[in-house]
Amino acid sequence: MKLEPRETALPGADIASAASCAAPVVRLRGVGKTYGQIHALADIHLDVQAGEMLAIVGPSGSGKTTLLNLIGLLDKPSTGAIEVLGEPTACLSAAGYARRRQSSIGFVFQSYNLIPVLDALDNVLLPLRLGGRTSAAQTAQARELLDEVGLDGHHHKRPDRMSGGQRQRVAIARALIAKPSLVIADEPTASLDGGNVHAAMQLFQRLNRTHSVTFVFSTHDERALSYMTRSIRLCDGHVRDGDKR
Ligand SMILES: Nc1ncnc2c1ncn2[C@@H]1O[C@H](COP(=O)(O)OP(=O)(O)OP(=O)(O)O)[C@@H](O)[C@H]1O
Repeated sequence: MKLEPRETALPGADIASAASCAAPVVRLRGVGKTYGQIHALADIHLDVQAGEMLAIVGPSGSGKTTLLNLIGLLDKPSTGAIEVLGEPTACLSAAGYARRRQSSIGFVFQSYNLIPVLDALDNVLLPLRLGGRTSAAQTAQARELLDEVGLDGHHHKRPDRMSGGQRQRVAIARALIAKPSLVIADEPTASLDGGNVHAAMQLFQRLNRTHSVTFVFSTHDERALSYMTRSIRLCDGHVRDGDKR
């Protein structure tokens, strides 16, 4: 794995190194983001390699969510260049950004963003339904994913009948249904208690290996870091030294 300067490899980096010859899943060069007078991010250089589980850590207000939004093509940078799967994004229209997002990137939001009136299966199928009708094969795939994340027997439960950990698992299955190359998870352990933190991270790690999906997380949670292949630390919108746990 090619480490960028100012970053630190973590246990498990061997998994990512095997895939490091290919173009990065995401490449940022000199990326900055300003909101009016606020410089949320400045001069970010980052390659996310296929197979990585990368943590973005840093204090509140350091720019973690802003960086996730740029990596996930939810927002455009003010300066610098972003490539996704080797393709520059600078010239993409809003529709082009959305298409690239839908085809390549899955999201696990902190509040899970499940639709309350839909059961687990229909929540997982939602990203496919937004693009048209779903096939029997896709429904079977959604069922398999729900089983894989430990929700066999819960396919027809609505979110309000599930625990927080179960809701998160539905959100993880939904993030994977369109077979993305990259999944972005914002503070995935923030609402979980101790046992569930490790269960969730073990699940992410298993999916990272079995589905060959690259994960980028933002986290404040030290317990989650041992599952990562790498972390970068943000401070006032700049990448500082890697994590020195
Ligand atoms: N839409 C916005 N408009 C104006 N300022 C913003 C906006 N989004 C973020 N900021 C500012 O950019 C900086 C970085 O915010 P960001 O949310 O990325 O930090 P963070 O590290 O994710 O924080 P937290 O851990 O509290 O979620 C902060 O100063 C924040 O106030």
